[in-house]
Amino acid sequence: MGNFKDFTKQYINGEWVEGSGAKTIDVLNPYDRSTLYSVKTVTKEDIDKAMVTAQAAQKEWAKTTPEERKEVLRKVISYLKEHKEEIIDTYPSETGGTVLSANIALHISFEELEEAIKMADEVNLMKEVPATIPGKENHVYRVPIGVITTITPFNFPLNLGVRTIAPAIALGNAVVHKPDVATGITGGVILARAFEEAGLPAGVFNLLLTDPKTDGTGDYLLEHPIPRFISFTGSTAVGRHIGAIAGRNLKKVALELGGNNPFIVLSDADVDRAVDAAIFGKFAHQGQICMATNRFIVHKDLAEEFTNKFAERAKSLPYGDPKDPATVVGPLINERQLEKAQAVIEDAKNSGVKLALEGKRVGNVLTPYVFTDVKNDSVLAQTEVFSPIAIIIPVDSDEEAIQIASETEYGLSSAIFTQDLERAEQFALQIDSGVTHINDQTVNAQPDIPFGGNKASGVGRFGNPWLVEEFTTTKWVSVQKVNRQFPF
Ligand SMILES: NC(=O)C1=CN([C@@H]2O[C@H](COP(=O)(O)OP(=O)(O)OC[C@H]3O[C@@H](n4cnc5c(N)ncnc54)[C@H](O)[C@@H]3O)[C@@H](O)[C@H]2O)C=CC1
Ligand SMILES: CCCCCC(=O)O
Repeated sequence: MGNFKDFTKQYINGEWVEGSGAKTIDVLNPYDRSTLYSVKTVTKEDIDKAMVTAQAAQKEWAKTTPEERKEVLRKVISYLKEHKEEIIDTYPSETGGTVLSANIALHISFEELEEAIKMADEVNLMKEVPATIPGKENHVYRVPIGVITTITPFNFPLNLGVRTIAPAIALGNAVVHKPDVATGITGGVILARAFEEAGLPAGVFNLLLTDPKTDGTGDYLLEHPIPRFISFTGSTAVGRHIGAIAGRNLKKVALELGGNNPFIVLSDADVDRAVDAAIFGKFAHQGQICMATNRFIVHKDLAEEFTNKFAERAKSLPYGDPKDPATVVGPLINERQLEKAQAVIEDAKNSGVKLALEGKRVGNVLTPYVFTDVKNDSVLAQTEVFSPIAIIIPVDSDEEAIQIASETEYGLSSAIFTQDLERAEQFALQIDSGVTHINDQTVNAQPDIPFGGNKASGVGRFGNPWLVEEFTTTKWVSVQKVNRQFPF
């Protein structure tokens, strides 16, 4: 883990300081539950200091040129490249993600940073708009929004942090960032060190390693009056809570929440090609991805072949120590998530749902489970499992497959396998989700494509240029150049 462990503290106003909270959180290695490091949580005063310094620093940061902001982000890229081996070594120990996941996370982070560099040109611009009042000139400015609070989850902490923080800073804002404290290094310390080494002015980026649910600060971070925007990635339950607080405080939000993503295999699909994609879309990062496939909806004519081939492949996936490059299925992040997954399995088995592959718990790893002949209105099919549990739902027709794909409270990602691309595109537009991939699986990310969910999967879109609209605001300045005559 290199020297990142020396920085498992709060980063406020350009200084690494111990939290002044009464609680200490031990961060555990998800695979062997060894203690990696401990973090002293924050107090309301620590949060306040982060917010006040961010507000002051943002006023100066907003005056920088696009080139100055680009230069910092280029140096962040250089830092991550220089420390790639250290990051790859740290990643499995802290997140339980495999070496493959670590490389995917870094690759996506580089793409997000390159895209954020382009966004730096899109702020502090003035557009003249013809006036309807004689003698008036309209100047419309796009300006930074101010201080943005960013909150991210444990599953892909590095790139999920970068995808919101880098654009926010590129666009002249300041950030107070709270990653999941279980992944404090990959979710925040690495990026804070990169910004520090890149010479980002103190206070523009602040890091809070804490857990508001237990540190005694409650909703202080969310209710704080300084931030104008809360960017949240995490569960739908917490997203609803944050949305309510933001609404009451008239703050903008971006809410990237849960999913129940369907992977549809139509009657004319190439089953082998579908199984290849299905295995990745289900078991990447042991299913702990918001975009992971949650339901396989398969035409009945192909269901037996698909299920048998899928189960056979799932059974042979290497599982175990995420530091072993051969490992595909590593541990779940913690005991709570393991117990949630085991409860889903037990409930499904007790309800008589058929198992095509029975997995097992080996230490803190859950090996793949495959349930089949599942009904879409069952508790199992309506649950975001966020673990290596596959749910196969045979259907009588392609039309039924498309219909039930949207019969979930969520609407994030989806996939359709078929030989008829034109028909698939029409079907894709019928699915109530933010994303549909044809002849690919449900997990894809690209920084210049709108990414986000409908319904219980959230509000807003990541990606350039959608994030520019989210992380900036407008100012109308009119100049009356000729005396205006008024009606009274
Ligand atoms: N749509 C997307 O892009 C993604 C969505 N997710 C979703 O996140 C969930 C899994 O992650 P979890 O950690 O269980 O989610 P979670 O919602 O419990 O936690 C996410 C983050 O919110 C913080 N948090 C929780 N309560 C808070 C409060 N009252 N005030 C301030 N911060 C608070 C947590 O500390 C953590 O940093 C799944 O539902 C998954 O689908 C995960 C990754 C990406
Ligand atoms: C491979 C892409 C990972 C994104 C993490 C997520 O959205 O859950």
